[in-house]
Amino acid sequence: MSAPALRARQLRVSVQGTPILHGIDADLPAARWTSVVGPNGAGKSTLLKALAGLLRQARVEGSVELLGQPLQDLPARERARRLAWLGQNEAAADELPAYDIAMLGRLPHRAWMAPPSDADHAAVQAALRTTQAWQWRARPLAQLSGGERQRVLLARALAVQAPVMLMDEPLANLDPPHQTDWLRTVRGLVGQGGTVVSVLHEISIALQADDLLVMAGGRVLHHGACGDAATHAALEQVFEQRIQVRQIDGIWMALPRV
Ligand SMILES: Nc1ncnc2c1ncn2[C@@H]1O[C@H](COP(=O)(O)OP(=O)(O)OP(=O)(O)O)[C@@H](O)[C@H]1O
Repeated sequence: MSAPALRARQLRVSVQGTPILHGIDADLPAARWTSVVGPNGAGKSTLLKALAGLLRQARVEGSVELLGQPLQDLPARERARRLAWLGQNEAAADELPAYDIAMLGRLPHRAWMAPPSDADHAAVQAALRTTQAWQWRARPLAQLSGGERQRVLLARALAVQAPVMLMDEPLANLDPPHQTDWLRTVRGLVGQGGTVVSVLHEISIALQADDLLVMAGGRVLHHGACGDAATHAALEQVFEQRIQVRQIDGIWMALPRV
């Protein structure tokens, strides 16, 4: 297995005295897609934010390494080049046109006050086309539907062209064809050597990843390949045997146990 893109050691997070993550050790391998799954409140979003260094109001102990370097040693700009972020229900400047929103993803690459370069415009166009948001590039974010907005925010993250991409519930509001497109995009990124970590509630999509990190109660319950029987057992356990993992047409799926 390749060296980890992200390494967490004894990661503990508490907010206002309440412990949320209880000493997480995890190596998230490079050039692979890892899905983080678990019940509501398991600590998935908190883990993702801690890995991205985005927890400002929380007490964070332990260490995170990004591409072999301690996260806290990396200057903010360098961190932003290495790690792209798509948050859950993310606030954005709603009055800006979609194109300008996607261009925000290029900020880590641009000199202070410099206009966007040809490379910046090319990256933004490619990202908006990938998420099929190019046609609304002139429309303010506020005028877009939930799914259209999500595709613009995904384009902003893609435009960073970072080697590591963290996404919290990236499929929110996306219809099934665009969920499939997202899956293809992720596979493409990983095929080119990128690393993707996604928090997903759509377990059948999460099972298409390379690896699954199963969380419960602020701890990692299981971390293994998506095709492993032990991973499927951990999934069924963490969701109280209310789902069952089955293979249909060669694809692992989570079905409700009714
Ligand atoms: N700022 C905060 N203050 C207090 N408690 C918090 C805060 N943020 C998160 N928590 C608590 O930490 C726990 C983990 O939250 P987190 O958002 O990481 O869970 P999650 O697994 O992503 O959940 P979901 O699937 O519902 O999105 C939850 O019980 C939540 O209520």
